[in-house]
Amino acid sequence: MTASPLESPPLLETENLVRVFGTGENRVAALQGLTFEIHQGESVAIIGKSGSGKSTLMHLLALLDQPTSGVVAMRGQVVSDLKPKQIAKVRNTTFGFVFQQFFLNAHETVLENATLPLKIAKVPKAERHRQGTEILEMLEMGDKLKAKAINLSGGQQQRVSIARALINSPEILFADEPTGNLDSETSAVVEDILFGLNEQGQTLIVVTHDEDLAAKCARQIRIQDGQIIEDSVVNA
Ligand SMILES: Nc1ncnc2c1ncn2[C@@H]1O[C@H](COP(=O)(O)OP(=O)(O)OP(=O)(O)O)[C@@H](O)[C@H]1O
Repeated sequence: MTASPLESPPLLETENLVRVFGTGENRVAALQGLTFEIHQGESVAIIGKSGSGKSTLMHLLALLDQPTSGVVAMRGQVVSDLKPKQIAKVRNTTFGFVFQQFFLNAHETVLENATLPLKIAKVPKAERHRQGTEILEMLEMGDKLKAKAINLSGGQQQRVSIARALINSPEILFADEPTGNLDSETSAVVEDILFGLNEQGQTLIVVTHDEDLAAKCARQIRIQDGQIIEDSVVNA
């Protein structure tokens, strides 16, 4: 894709993105031609009812799946032009993920859980601990470094999963129903963390069916039956 010489290309862009599952009578056109751009520093809610195509879109944007047709590009680089190894590298260094179900290792410590991506990247232990402690302190989990994940509250577990998502300094933080398992008070704490990060420049893409959470994002992309029915900037 091309950008004007004066502008850097968007962080992420899609052109006529289509994803079809199955064939014959089992055929489902989950995404039916989506075109949009996401720029660095935005907070974007991808919102829609169950089955509208949100997760399918997130998987394509996060390079976890490939479109049936159409294009995903990162900073102007068409993703389908990359080799699988390059895609894996981009994914591991560019994205952080926060999910509704936390996905922590219950019997490992807070520090071990938060620094798992560094372990996978073969960062030495002392450096892992230094970086993990720094990020966990930022998220007010500094007094729980050695606690087992299983002994944490839901809000604390989500903060550990946010630490793990941030540990590689990702360009884009994807949050898929990040407060779906939390009570309203704890949700507010987690939202404050996510939007605080966005205010500091972190690009944030939130996938949700929660209108209140979506309204806290500066931009809402609303999906229905695999199509964008609204793309609006509300809080700018
Ligand atoms: N692997 C798959 N195989 C077949 N159909 C699929 C697959 N993944 C998704 N679909 C279908 O594609 C459509 C969109 O699903 P998707 O999971 O993207 O929706 P969603 O908006 O994320 O829903 P939810 O909020 O319930 O997670 C649905 O009709 C779904 O059944």
